[in-house]
Amino acid sequence: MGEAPAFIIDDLQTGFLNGFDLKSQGCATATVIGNKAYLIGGVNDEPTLSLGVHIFDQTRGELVSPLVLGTKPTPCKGHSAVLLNEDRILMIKRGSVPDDCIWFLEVDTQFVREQRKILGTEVVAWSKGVRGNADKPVVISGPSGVGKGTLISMLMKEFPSMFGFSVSHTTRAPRGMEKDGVHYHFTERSAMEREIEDGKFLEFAAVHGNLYGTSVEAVEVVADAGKRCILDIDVQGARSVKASSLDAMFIFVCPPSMEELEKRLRARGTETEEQVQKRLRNAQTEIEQGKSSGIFDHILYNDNLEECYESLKKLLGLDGNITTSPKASPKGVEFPMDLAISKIDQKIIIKCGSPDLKTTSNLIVLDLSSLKGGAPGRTRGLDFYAIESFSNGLNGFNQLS
Ligand SMILES: Nc1nc2c(ncn2[C@@H]2O[C@H](COP(=O)(O)OP(=O)(O)O)[C@@H](O)[C@H]2O)c(=O)[nH]1
Ligand SMILES: Nc1ncnc2c1ncn2[C@@H]1O[C@H](COP(=O)(O)OP(=O)(O)O)[C@@H](O)[C@H]1O
Repeated sequence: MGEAPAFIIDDLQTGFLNGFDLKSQGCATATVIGNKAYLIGGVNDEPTLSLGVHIFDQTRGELVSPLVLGTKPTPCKGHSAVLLNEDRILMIKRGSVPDDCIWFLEVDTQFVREQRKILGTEVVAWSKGVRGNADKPVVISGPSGVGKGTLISMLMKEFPSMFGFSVSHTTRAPRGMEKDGVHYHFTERSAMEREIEDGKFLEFAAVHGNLYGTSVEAVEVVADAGKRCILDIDVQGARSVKASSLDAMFIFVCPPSMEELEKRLRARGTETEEQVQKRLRNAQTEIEQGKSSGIFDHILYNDNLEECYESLKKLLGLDGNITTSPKASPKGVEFPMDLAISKIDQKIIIKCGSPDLKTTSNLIVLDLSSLKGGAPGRTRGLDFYAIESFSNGLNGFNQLS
């Protein structure tokens, strides 16, 4: 809380254009929603400006610093802000690099409202905008020793360019062959708890006495690479993902019998007797929950490994003609410092170059009609089109490559 900087009061007094491409002074923008003005940027540490967020509550005459969740955009030389659906602000970075040009500041989306309730304070959340869509992630659960890791390794080996593994965080110690950052991010409990509080995790759970969790970033980097993400998580984690905004496919792997599960766990030889006992005790409950909770779309029985693997491939649509190259991961657009912006329905028209709209220059159309996802992850489904020259009118759309 604090006193509003002079320019904010000036802007509030002159009135805003209902949130659309609001006045910017220096490199700050202010977007009004109801009785609140959301101020982005304005902290001048030349040559770039950090993108801090403040809220000016007009009714109370107070300036509030909200809790800002999500990965924050890096500082930039300037930006434009456009209000969308009264719940998020589109930010276009000026002078940006192609994959870092569009961001969304969510101010009243479902995620933000939930977090506001949980945290009991004013909350906003950043979400980076990216082009294109990712295939549905695949969540694989099942008791310890059932063969999840084996099945996932087979899939990644046969289709290396198609699938990517979500590398979880865990507080358990690494096993002999496990590498940090590849099998897990091995971490201290206090560090992981801090990151959970900072909203960096999609889900987390205590399993067999240790903390495990999927960071938002672990899933997003796989999708950014144009690959389908595979998550190996327990039933509690699967339940949390099911309740989240992540649209995923859920598969539960069952052992043929408890005796066989015990045999596999012991044959693996990675746990102490005490740990094996704990995993076996938990297995019964996990199997019951896996079969009856309504979380899972498919149940696989891992009796014969090859047969189970074939069934898994079938579920993933990998039993026909398959193209194994990853989807191109489309880049954004590089915006210059000079921009003029207007909005028509779900399209943002961005004029790059001279601010004088009568001259010939490049127009870019940012189509927002197919947005998906959002905080705490990326906002996907952005589409850009270029119009070569303003003199061509709006008929000459060329899709950017
Ligand atoms: N909720 C959740 N569970 C996880 C995560 N990563 C791994 N697990 C689960 O934690 C349990 C123990 O995993 P691990 O220690 O590797 O032992 P393993 O299952 O015997 O190979 C398994 O049920 C995993 O599916 C995660 O990020 N979140
Ligand atoms: N269908 C199967 N038949 C026999 N052994 C199996 C089968 N599937 C996996 N295994 C073995 O069982 C052990 C546990 O498998 P793993 O993939 O580590 O399980 P999880 O990741 O579910 O804990 C490993 O030694 C693995 O080689």
